[in-house]
Amino acid sequence: MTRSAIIRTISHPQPAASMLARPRPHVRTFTSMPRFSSAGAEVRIVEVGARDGLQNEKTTVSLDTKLELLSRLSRTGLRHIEAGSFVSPKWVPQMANTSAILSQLETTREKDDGITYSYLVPNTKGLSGFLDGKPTPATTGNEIAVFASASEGFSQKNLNCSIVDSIARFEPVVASALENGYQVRGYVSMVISCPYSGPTPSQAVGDVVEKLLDMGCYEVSLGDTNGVGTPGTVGKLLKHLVEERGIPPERLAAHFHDTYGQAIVNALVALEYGIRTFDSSVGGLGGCPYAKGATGNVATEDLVYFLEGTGVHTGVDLEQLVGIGEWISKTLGKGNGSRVGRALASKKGLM
Ligand SMILES: CC(C)(COP(=O)([O-])OP(=O)([O-])OC[C@H]1O[C@@H](n2cnc3c(N)ncnc32)[C@H](O)[C@@H]1OP(=O)([O-])[O-])[C@@H](O)C(=O)NCCC(=O)NCCSC(=O)C[C@@](C)(O)CC(=O)[O-]
Repeated sequence: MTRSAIIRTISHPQPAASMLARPRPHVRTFTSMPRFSSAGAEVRIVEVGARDGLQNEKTTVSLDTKLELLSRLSRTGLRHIEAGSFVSPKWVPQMANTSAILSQLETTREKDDGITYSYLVPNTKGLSGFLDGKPTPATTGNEIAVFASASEGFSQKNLNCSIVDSIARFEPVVASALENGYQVRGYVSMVISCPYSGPTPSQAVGDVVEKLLDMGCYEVSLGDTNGVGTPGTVGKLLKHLVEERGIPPERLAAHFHDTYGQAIVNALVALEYGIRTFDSSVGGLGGCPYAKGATGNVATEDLVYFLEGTGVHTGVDLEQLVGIGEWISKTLGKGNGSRVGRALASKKGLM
């Protein structure tokens, strides 16, 4: 071979004839995925920073800081904000002041502000705590969320009971909340894989999603709690739920943690499957006390930047979010977990 032929071969390597002829089953195509058109698409963002984001903080976050965070978030255009959890303070001490948060928000929020504040409730005791605060019902106002797991291992760690027992526990909670005029959201955790039980079969996720919807949850949020999902595994799950089981995508939400940096690309897959509700936390705050190593939710700043850049309307003011992400990260003494937040803050000289 001449010298120039060798150089040509190195810079433009030619595939061996045998490789061209051979089918390549390992090369996946996404042609079977429904096509997403961004034209006129709108999404709803559920901001979970004040709950999922703070529940795992090692040092106590003061009531004032939480209220300031919620107040700032309420002025960004976000319409759905998780404010706390009525769970056992022995299990999750960081959420111990949720009653005070509810009562403060009820006193200070503007009437008809169009914001729904949501609270996690694991059992009837938690529901009593929520109802004692006499929260304003209605479609916007206040609501609760019950949270189950698709994996037995995580159910035991997180709720101290089996999946079946947790569902039985939620039934009276959901029925009573609905009777009292409050909507109920559902969560399913570990939808891709669980550190205690291994990979989660899509069937197991579908079974729990259907139980929660049948019970009366208006939507179920799919939690990739430890952020291990990829477009391949998330796509497989959504294909099962939406195409094979026929669960309407409007009844599903995507709750992606960003541990492996896959959350945004997974959100694109969810959009392709018709999902229009996404959970996220400002500054990428968060982690789950019972999912070791899991980092925060996808940052709201990253999600808004991605969605708006894709032509999807969020109604959320990115600039304000960036300021909040910087403020809360500094207040908690940690780095800002949002790439978009860091980039825009340094451009504006906020860092
Ligand atoms: C479910 C329980 C309560 C069972 O906990 P248990 O210990 O099995 O329950 P218990 O009934 O034996 O009660 C134990 C003690 O807790 C009290 N208690 C009992 N219930 C409540 C309540 N609601 N509020 C306040 N206190 C409560 C109860 O009164 C008792 O107090 P004691 O008599 O010993 O003084 C416990 O396991 C618990 O609180 N777990 C919550 C765990 C949690 O909050 N995890 C994080 C949220 S889930 C998550 O982050 C995932 C998600 C949603 O973001 C989606 C995703 O990413 O996948």
